[in-house]
Amino acid sequence: MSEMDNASSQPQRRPVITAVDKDDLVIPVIEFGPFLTGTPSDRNAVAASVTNAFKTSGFLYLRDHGIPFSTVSQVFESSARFFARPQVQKDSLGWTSPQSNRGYIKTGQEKLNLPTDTTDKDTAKRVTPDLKETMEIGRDDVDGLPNRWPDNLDDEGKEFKKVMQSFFEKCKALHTEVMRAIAIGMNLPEHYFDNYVDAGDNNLRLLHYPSVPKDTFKQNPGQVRAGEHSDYGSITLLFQDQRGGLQVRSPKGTFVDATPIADTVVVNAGDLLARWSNDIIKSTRHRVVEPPKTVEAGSDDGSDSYPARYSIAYFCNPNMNKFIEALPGTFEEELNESKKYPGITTGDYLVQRLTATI
Ligand SMILES: O=C(O)CCC(=O)C(=O)O
Ligand SMILES: [Fe+2]
Repeated sequence: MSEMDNASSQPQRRPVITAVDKDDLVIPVIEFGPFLTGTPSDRNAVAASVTNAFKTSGFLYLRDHGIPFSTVSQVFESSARFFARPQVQKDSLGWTSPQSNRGYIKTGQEKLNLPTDTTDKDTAKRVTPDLKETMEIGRDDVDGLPNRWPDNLDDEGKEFKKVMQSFFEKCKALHTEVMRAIAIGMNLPEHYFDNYVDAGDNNLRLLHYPSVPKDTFKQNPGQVRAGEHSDYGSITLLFQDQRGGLQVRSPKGTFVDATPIADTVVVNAGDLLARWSNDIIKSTRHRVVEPPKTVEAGSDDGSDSYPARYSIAYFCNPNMNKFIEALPGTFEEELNESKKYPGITTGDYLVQRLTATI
């Protein structure tokens, strides 16, 4: 990590630490506390740094983000216990449709960078499936779209539901705050996005990348843990363990390690936010590959397998029924063609995107 003083070029920004600085990809670590509890001038400074990161790399790490470390640890533990359940139990809670997007997805069911040709989809899933299983949790009060809770299985299932419901709300609140920072940074009223995101139409995805023989990657150079993709919604809050393997695409086209930093959350912009900002904000492609060859990551310890990796992605979206079109200030008012995309509702956009990967 290196110190980078942005103050000389942008007087309103604070000094920031960089998590990643390689091949023209710069990802800062930003202290979010001063935005949550600081003075108006603190808030403006943080908002400027956050928005600058979204406009350049599309990625940032937030520290002091208001979700306690103990809460995040509890969610990781609950997630690991869930994935350790017998396969039949997990299968009984299976994901059913893009409209619902709730439930368990087993290894091989989703491949994030599928070819668009449908005949190739199944072959690609069979040959190099994403080596992961996930549990998708949505807003808990939508008629006809129930979450697939394991609460009828046992007490641990009941506990899982409580832990995840509470975490869902904390992440929802952080989404609102980050959108306020973006509003300020884009010269919009601070609360501009509040009623675009208040429904909490978000998706909490628990991810488990099982332990895998190192040979799997040697034998098949195309093998990854999660294929290259961009996220779909407004922003993603990504909590990762210390295993490593997350990589972000640089402007040079290389993939650069986004090394885990304890007690931070990686935040990246999704495609719908990029579209909403008329491409001023970047939605950057990323993937998960075999862990980097460092002793700290526990991957070069002489064993034949890489350890399991767990992560938690909270995909934030505007409310499903909101119509998303270029934000004020991102296009020339008199020139309709300077809007790059037609408007679309969040719901239509997401169902389109999910249908393409499953
Ligand atoms: O597991 C990770 O670190 C990243 C997962 C991810 O990018 C996704 O599910 O969209
Ligand atoms: Fe992603």
